[in-house]
Parts: sequence; C-alpha cells; structure tokens
Amino acid sequence: MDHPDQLRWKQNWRANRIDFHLDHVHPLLQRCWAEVGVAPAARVFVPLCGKSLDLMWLHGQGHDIVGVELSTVAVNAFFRESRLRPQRSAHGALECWAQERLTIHCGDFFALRREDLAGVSAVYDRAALTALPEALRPAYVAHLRAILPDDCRILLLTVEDLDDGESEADASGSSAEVEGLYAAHFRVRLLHVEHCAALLAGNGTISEPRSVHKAYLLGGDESAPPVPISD
Ligand SMILES: C[S@@+](CC[C@H](N)C(=O)[O-])C[C@H]1O[C@@H](n2cnc3c(N)ncnc32)[C@H](O)[C@@H]1O
Repeated sequence: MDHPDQLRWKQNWRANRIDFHLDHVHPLLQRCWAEVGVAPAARVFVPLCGKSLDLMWLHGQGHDIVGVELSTVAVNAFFRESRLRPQRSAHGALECWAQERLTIHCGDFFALRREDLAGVSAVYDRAALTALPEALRPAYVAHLRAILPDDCRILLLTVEDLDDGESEADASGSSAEVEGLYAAHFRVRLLHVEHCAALLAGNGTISEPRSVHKAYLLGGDESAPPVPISD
C-alpha cells in the first residue's frame, strides 16, 4: 500500500499541482555540472525526476540517463512532451520506460536495486531529497548509498530557508542537515551559493526571498582543489 506522502504526490500530478516544475533547465545545473567531472558518455541517475527538462539537458550532454519517478502521469508527460516513444516493460516492482539512452523507472525510489544503477557515475538531485518528509531523508540517503556504485559523485541542489534573524552571510556555509545526512557516506563540498531570490523565476516558480540556493558536490576526488564560492 502507498505511503500517504506517495498518494499526495500522485494526486498532485493528477491535479496538475506541480509548482516545482520549471519550464527551463535549472541554472545551477548548467553552471555546476562541469565541476562534477564525469565523462560525456557517463551514466547519470536522476532520482525523483518528475518531468524535469534537466533530464533532456543532461541527455544532450551525451549522458546515458536513468531516472526514477513515482507518478505515471509525470513519466508519460515527460516522454510525450519530449516527443519520444518509449518501450514499457515490467521491472520487478517498477515499470521501466525506455528509449535509447533514456530510462525512467516508474515507481517507488525505495524499490530500486543496486543492479538497476550499474554503471552510474553521477547523480543529479534537484528537489529529490527535499521532496521527502524529513523523517524519511536518512532512509533516502542510506538507500541511495546502498544502490549506487562506490565511486559515484552527486550534484545536490538545495533551497535553504533563512531562519528569523539569520543573515545571508550566516547561511553561506554547508547546511547542518546536508552534513548530517551525507558526511558519513560522501565527502561534502559546497560548490556554489546563490542569494538571488529570482534564480528560478519563470512558470510561476519563484523562490522565497528569504532563502539561499546551494549546489553541493558529494563524493569525488579527495585531492581535488576547493572550488571558489561566489554569488
Ligand atoms: C519536488 S518534485 C521534483 C521533481 C524533479 N526533480 C524536478 O526538479 O522537477 C519531487 C518528485 O518526486 C516524486 N516522488 C515523491 N516520492 C517518490 C518516491 N518515493 N519514489 C519516486 N518518486 C517520488 C514526485 O512524484 C515528484 O515528481
């Protein structure tokens, strides 16, 4: 039986309540992807992918894409709007929709297995971790670690709200939540901080004025030089 949170996501898709969806590629993906440092032909996993245009952008960089998304409405819309005609097949507890180098497993992220992500070198997470209730996030990170190949890197984009009385400068470091969730499994490096409220303007999706956009690189080469932080 579906978790109440999963039912809510499915209902949101059916009712087209998808304010998180952007009608453009995420600017921090375009800005930071090169710093992840994976080969153009690398396989990239996009958890909780919705019908994000970021999938096609990554595909256009030459990557082989594998996503997972709970809602059939979202997966169907992604392929239809991308003018692709995927093959559908049963895949354990999931349904696999695939065309050439693009595969989306339709179903619950927690049903994905390690063999489904064989060959993946990088993960792109925008609003996946944060889409889950706080209580489920440690389980999300533990499952991600369990199913990813060992040397995988993650580009994690977050939007972090400023607390009352907290200045933008105070919120310029790595968040305690990100450190707490990932540091036991991955090296955590903050790549970029953006204090621009209008970063995601477009299609009605505008970030809160009292929030900060951050890009983290998780995992990767210990000896790599630190990347300068800028706004
Ligand atoms: C905030 S949206 C982000 C979508 C996409 N990453 C983007 O940037 O547009 C979160 C997505 O996760 C999906 N989702 C929620 N729980 C899930 C789960 N347990 N397994 C797979 N997908 C899930 C929802 O249906 C929704 O499309």
